[in-house]
Amino acid sequence: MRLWLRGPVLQALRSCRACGSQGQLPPLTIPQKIVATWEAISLGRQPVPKNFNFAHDVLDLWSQLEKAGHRPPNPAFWWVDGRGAEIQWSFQELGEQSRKAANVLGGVCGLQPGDRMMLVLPRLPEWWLVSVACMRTGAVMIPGISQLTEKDLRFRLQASKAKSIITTDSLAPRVDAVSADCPSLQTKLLVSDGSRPGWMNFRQLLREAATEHSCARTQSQDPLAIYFTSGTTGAPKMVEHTQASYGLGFVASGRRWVALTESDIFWNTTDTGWVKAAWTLFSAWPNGACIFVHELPRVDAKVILNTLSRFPISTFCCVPTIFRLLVQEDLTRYQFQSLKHCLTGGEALNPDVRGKWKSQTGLELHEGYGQSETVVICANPKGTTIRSGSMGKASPPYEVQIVDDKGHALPPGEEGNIGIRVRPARPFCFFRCYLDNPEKTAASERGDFYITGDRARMDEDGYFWFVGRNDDVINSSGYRIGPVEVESALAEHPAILESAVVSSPDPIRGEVVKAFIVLSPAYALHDPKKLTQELQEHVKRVTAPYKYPRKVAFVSELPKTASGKIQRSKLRSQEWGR
Ligand SMILES: Nc1ncnc2c1ncn2[C@@H]1O[C@H](COP(=O)(O)OP(=O)(O)OP(=O)(O)O)[C@@H](O)[C@H]1O
Repeated sequence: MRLWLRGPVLQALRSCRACGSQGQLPPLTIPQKIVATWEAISLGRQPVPKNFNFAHDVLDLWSQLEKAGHRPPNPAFWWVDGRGAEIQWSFQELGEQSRKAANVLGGVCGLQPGDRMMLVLPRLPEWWLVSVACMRTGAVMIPGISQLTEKDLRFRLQASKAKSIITTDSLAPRVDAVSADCPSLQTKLLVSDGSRPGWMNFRQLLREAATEHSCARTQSQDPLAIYFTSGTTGAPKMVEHTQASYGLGFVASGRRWVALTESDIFWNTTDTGWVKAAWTLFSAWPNGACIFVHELPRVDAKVILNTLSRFPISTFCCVPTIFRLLVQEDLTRYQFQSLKHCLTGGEALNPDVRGKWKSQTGLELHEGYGQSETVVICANPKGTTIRSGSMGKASPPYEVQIVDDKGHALPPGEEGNIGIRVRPARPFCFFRCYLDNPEKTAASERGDFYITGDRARMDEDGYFWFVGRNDDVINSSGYRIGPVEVESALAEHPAILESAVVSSPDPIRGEVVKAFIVLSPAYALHDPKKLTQELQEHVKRVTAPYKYPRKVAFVSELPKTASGKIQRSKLRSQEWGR
């Protein structure tokens, strides 16, 4: 076998020659040795190499390992549309296809290293191809969600100065409507079986593209991706990640929290425009695991459960909102033969949902916490003790503390800001900055800590307990109330399908707790007045009485982001008439 190895991986293999001969433990396989090296870098135990390119240093290496028979025969990528169409790529096929895609980006699109490309696609295989193609050309990818409006697109294209965009028929008219206002935008690629004036057909170009491509020799600090925050508190900010921050930053959590190896098949239902799609890519592929994707145009509990039964998915992740839907189903009717590890994150997991999932499937739900600016901040890795309601412990190499508004660490048990130590050394697996916004970048730090904008408590044993986003915490008659505690208390009542708790104006108390509630079908016809009282009494019983919702509204649905997170800010604005 001829492996093209360089830098730390080569060194690791040399130094590991002795590992096998030391006795007690079975010798590591070649892939295990390589992944162990990336993991050590990811944990901050080894320096980040000067040059790093995920496509070249990770994917092409797996291609060679696969070719040499060092990987089970499961695919690297497996896509289904739920109507019978399927695509499977090995690492070698992914390599070939993505090199062709890179020739399209570098050829007709003229993208050079550092140029930016907006990538707004539903869950189509092209999203993964073009992501890798961006890495190969050194272009910076800017993923976005398909629900972007003309205004959103104009803002994002102007702010990022993207030179190219790739999207589908449904978004193309909106791009056309704003193109004239976006002078940096030079080329438009359409993923479609049809054509559209002013657009190049990506599928056709891909078919005709050459398979030879020389990968850009990027440095670890070069930009890899830009994510726009959702902009709940002002205009969206551009979060820039580097080749290494994402490319190497998820190896350890991918191994420990997501618990992936080269024989696993990992399905995360996330939207491609959300950071969690990148988290999945950068957790799975370094660990040699397969990324499974269902096109899933709509969230449908039965489709998800059938997919989990039909395909040999070993590892499953979705947001708590979706788990809330899944546990409403009779899970005993399904047999998840290959499923062995389940994860969630993105918003708080109510203990009740975790309990229901576990009792019906026998599988634990491992919650993690992080944001666009970071990799995994806190997690419940596989094999560790879970404390229900806690999002786990700090995920290395981050040092996570609860800090006050000046950045001073607070003792266990006290509520404060979730902070990540960035001084004296800023972890490499961290966003580089808010692009073109040095004030915001500076304002995100207090003392030696980066302030996440979220509030929590840490217990004596280092477990973190989420209270709420800074803006979501309710201040009623001097009591600070985290929405999650109230929502979790409500979730224990059988009437509740889901709820969102926000502050609402009150002439005496200033603000009070208001719960917006979606009822389970069995309670839809109950008398609302009686049910309100029953739910209020229930909350008083299961949590501190001052937290009970003084106002209750029954609604048919809650406002959510494309990724399925509850938008409490929308309900709060509605309450306060802002
Ligand atoms: N396990 C969790 N428990 C509670 N909240 C979580 C969890 N995981 C993530 N979050 C919330 O999601 C936020 C990160 O969200 P992300 O950066 O993905 O995009 P966003 O929701 O659009 O954020 P923004 O509004 O800042 O743009 C965290 O700051 C936190 O508020």
